Amino acid sequence: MGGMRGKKKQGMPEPLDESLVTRKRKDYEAPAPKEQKRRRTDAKAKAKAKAKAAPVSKKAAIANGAAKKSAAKPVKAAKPAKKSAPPPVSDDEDVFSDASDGVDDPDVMEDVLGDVKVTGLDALGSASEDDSEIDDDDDDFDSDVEPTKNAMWSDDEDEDDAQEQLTAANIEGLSRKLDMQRAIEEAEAQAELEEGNMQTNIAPADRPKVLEDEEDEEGRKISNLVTQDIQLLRTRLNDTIRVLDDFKNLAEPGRDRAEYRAQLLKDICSYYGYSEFLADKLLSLFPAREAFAFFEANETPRPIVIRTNTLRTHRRELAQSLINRGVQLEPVGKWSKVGLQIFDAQVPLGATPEYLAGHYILQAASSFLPVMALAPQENERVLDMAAAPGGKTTHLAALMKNTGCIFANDASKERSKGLIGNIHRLGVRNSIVCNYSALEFPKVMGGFDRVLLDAPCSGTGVIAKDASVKTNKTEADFMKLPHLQKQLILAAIDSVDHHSKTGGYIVYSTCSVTVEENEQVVQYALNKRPNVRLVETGLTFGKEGFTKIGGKIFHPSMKMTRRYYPHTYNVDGFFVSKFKKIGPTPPNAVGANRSANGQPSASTTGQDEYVDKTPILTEEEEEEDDFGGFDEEEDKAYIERGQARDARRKGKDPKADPSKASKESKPKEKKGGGKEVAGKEAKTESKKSAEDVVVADVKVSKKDGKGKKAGKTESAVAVAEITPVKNGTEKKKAKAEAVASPAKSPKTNGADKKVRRKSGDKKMKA
Ligand SMILES: C[S@@+](CC[C@H](N)C(=O)[O-])C[C@H]1O[C@@H](n2cnc3c(N)ncnc32)[C@H](O)[C@@H]1O
Repeated sequence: MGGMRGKKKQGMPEPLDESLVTRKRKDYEAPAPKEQKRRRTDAKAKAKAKAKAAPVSKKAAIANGAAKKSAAKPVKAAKPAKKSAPPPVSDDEDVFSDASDGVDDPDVMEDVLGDVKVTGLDALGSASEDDSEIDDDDDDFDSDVEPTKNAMWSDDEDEDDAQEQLTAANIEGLSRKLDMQRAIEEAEAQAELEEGNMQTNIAPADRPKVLEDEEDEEGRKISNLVTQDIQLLRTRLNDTIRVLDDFKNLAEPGRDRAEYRAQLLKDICSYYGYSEFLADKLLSLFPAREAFAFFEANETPRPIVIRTNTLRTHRRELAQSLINRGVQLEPVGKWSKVGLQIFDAQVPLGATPEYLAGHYILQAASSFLPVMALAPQENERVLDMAAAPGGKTTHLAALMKNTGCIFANDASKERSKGLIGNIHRLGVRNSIVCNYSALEFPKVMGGFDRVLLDAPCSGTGVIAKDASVKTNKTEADFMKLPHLQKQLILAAIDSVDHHSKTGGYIVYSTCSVTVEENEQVVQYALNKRPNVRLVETGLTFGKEGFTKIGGKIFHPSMKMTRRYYPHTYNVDGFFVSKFKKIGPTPPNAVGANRSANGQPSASTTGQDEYVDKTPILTEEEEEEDDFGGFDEEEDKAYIERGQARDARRKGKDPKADPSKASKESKPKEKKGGGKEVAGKEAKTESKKSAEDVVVADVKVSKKDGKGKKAGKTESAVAVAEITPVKNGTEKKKAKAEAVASPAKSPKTNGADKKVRRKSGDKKMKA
């Protein structure tokens, strides 16, 4: 792959700085037309000459993003002493031979190579770390600090060991990198100093003239000159931003802000190639200068990052193996214990023995974040609603140490193949892949401890990967997508068990930065589901979600959501929010795709409702489970019969326990007064047995089933929970009858839900 890209460290909360917006576009430089411009260009040129004198290419400088702040900081050069040791030849293959499931997915390979076309739907994501991975100490997280070797490996690794493990090859690479960075930083700092000096003394005559006097067809007095001279365009962009920054002093008399903004919008569209619609939407998110930085950052690729698969290896070992193959890398930042940022590689990262053996996955750094926020615990039941190609599913599995059970769902059969491939390659054993529209949850299954909804989105956070987003997203997309996202988020909430002892959380994330797909969706969920509230994501960096923007006001707790931008953290644009479910979903709440009375809900008729009309539950209703509820009474009888049979199998007399014996022989009174179970008792013992075991299993796994042993029988258990139900038509019928007669059956809601849950297993794939 070669080519050092994205050398700037990821995830660091770096303040917006001038260098980001004055940075020159890489492939051109022409004299600016004005006196002042010439002076500025001169200053830059000088700096550039300096930088050239150092062993640095301009391209590298741009890729690096050159944090000027760190220029003043001492850069710790690599130890020259270790330089000469030849890199060990790759004889590691043996190490991996036992682990290789060898499933290699072409989609994933594409992603790996970093130049992949990633659609808005595909933020190859994943990877998270457990709670402990989240570094509580904000101060520690400083991307401006040049990483020293001491800081290279985080807490889970022995730092001394790690230093020793660093091969000379990597040290050389890092050393070169540090030299280059220092040169770039010095040059840019100097340029900036000169430019700053120049700008402090602006005479009225220096007010940039960026607007025309004639009106365009829309009555705006902006320049319609579609210049072919890209440098001219850039100069005007810079000037317009300067004016907007200091409007009082720099605006031409009689001009208003809106005119300058319109000019800026037009120039952004011409310069970066966006549709006016999208550019306007994105421009509205930031002050002008920051918007410029955002658009600029979308022109350079983000660093290549891999996530160590801790189910197969440790990060230090993986790093060593890759270093031995000539890969230059570094930990992605203190915020992650599993990420490695790749600076240079002589081998295709999607085809190394380590890759094939599932020791890592190529994954954008920001894709770690939703999983870290969800923080799944061992032995939990987790739903990944939109899982393909599985970056986040496999990360979830790693955090759960292959225990518990993950239902990895995706609506796309085609993309699910990649998901299955990754699950195999990375050695995930606690996951079941399903192929539903997530809107069908929780009908398919509910009662999860945690749900991740990494929603399909417009991909405005990953424009650097997929430039087609600049022009192919229309107004209709920004109506359809949020509509789908709103339905999905309700389904996610309704699929969670608010009684979960360890969880009860939902994470909603997108790789988009628009308000429509993020805060508005979250607000919709808050409005429609009074039984959830936003909680802290636990992520140590990220900008707060908007509580107010463009005339829209959101709940103050929206501050707890997190936004990530390419220009602030050098990661893909992302949004992460975390909810805690605190009570059952009201029985008559508008569902994800239906209203309480079964009619299409307002949301499916295209009419968004922001007002929550759902009543608060009474205490009695609170006792009802929201979904996936269990009929305690009925299940108790099944369990007891199962236990009695079990006792008989072991040669014990169940009647020795009179309570069990009597209950077993007694037909169960159905809540609605019927005797469905009694009728069923006429069926064969074997059939009953299968059903009973299933019900008992479900019961146990929901209430007590968190203690299953790591990585042993989780998948099998999960399948057993759902598969035999296919045969339980009688039972379903009985329950359906109970549902159909609500008057007779005060707890029909739970029964209904249970039936719905059980009926939805047909698409499950182990
Ligand atoms: C952003 S991608 C998910 C990336 C994935 N979480 C990962 O980390 O690898 C969104 C996914 O949503 C899926 N999708 C779209 N509509 C869906 C729906 N109604 N139900 C379930 N999945 C859906 C798409 O097929 C796509 O794979």
